Amino acid sequence: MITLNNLKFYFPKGKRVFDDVTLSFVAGNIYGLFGKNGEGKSTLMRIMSGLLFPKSGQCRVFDEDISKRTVSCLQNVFIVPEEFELNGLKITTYEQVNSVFYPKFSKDQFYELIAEFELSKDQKISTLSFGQKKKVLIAFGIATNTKLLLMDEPTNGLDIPSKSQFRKIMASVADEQRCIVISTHQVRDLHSLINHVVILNQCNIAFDYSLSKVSNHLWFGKPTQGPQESIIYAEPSFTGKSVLIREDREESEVDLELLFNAVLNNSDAINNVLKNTYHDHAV
Ligand SMILES: Nc1ncnc2c1ncn2[C@@H]1O[C@H](COP(=O)(O)OP(=O)(O)OP(=O)(O)O)[C@@H](O)[C@H]1O
Repeated sequence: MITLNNLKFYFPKGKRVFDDVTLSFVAGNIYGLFGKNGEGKSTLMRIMSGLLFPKSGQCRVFDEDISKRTVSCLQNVFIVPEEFELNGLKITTYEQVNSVFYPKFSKDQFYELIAEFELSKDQKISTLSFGQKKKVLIAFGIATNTKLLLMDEPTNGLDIPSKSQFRKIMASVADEQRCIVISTHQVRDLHSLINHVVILNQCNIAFDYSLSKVSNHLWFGKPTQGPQESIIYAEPSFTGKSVLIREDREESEVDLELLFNAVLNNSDAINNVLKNTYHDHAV
């Protein structure tokens, strides 16, 4: 488990990024981390991977304070950053040089993923496109088999077929021992992959619920019947797409984009519905 306790963070001379954030991430889940530009998604991931230190509060990763940067803690964390520089090494050399830091690294898994991404292990990384370099990092990150895998905008730069390939691969590597946190603006890229949503807004956590809880208690679509008061948020467009309290309606697919807009528009309304639910429908 990863716990952030009363975390405060700001950059020198910068505005506050986190104001007393308390949050936990549990192994066995794939989290979608959402927020508008500049809300702190990358900063949070960098704190969780020990690259930035909180001004106060703590981030504990599997019971160790990550800011102490102990070997035992760091070898269990890998971050695929949004921006990166990879050297001019061949893919094989990159793997040999970097895999030694991760005791559970699987060479076979790495090269299977490299082949699946249609890359050749003898290619020099400097000759690859941005999207191909990203694939090398994604493959490496998965193959580290760290207990915590953080991915900051991993689908940025991937072409359309590679995005669905990414979803398929991530779904196949998720397991009970591993906690995966993925940030993106392209919420559709995480469709049917994540099972928990965290939304950052105004230096704090605006939303933190499992998708099963969301679909048990909220309904997404165009309402045709039922009392208007069950509408929590309606898209201000001709589509009529809305978020409603589910009540007796059939379960609907969670529309992540609509959920995100609804939370930014009125997080209290949504949180009040979810917070006050004790009994979940059978799933
Ligand atoms: N090195 C830095 N020095 C000062 N301020 C910074 C630095 N890096 C980020 N910031 C500021 O911290 C805040 C959070 O930035 P961060 O990159 O974490 O946001 P983000 O949610 O990942 O944004 P985006 O969606 O645009 O990638 C922003 O206001 C940003 O301007």
